[in-house]
Amino acid sequence: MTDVLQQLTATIQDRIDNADPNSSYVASLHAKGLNKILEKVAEECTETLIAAKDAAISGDKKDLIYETADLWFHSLVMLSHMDVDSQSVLDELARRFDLSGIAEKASRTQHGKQN
Ligand SMILES: N=c1c2ncn([C@@H]3O[C@H](COP(=O)(O)OP(=O)(O)OP(=O)(O)O)[C@@H](O)[C@H]3O)c2ncn1[C@@H]1O[C@H](COP(=O)(O)O)[C@@H](O)[C@H]1O
Repeated sequence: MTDVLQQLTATIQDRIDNADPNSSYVASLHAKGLNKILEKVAEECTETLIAAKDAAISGDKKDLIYETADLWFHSLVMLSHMDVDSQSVLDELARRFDLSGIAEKASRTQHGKQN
């Protein structure tokens, strides 16, 4: 699975570095800047939530998969625009493998963080 994320990350970085905004969607988003990219992430997030609600009613999960792909893709564009390697996110998820979410939340509270 991570091969796909790594390959897509490499493609996105290549488009940011080398592509013409007139012929590359990624280059066009990068050229429009962070606000436009964040607008797209928010839009895709909303569409994913609606697809999940619809799937819960209809049982058809096709749109949920499609919208989640859009959300992940635009999140990768955001990370690349911010010079964050998606591998760092995978590393953070891997770091959490042996950590229960409930234990992690308790340790946050212990350290005075309430988020
Ligand atoms: N995975 C994707 C991908 N997923 C979604 N999209 C685009 O994301 C956009 C989604 O926006 P919307 O659905 O909101 O459509 P829209 O209304 O046209 O968008 P706006 O006008 O509102 O910006 C569409 O243009 C999709 O084509 C993607 N565009 C590119 N990729 C990957 O990125 C690579 C590089 O793409 P280019 O930069 O275009 O060469 C491609 O080879 C793919 O692997």
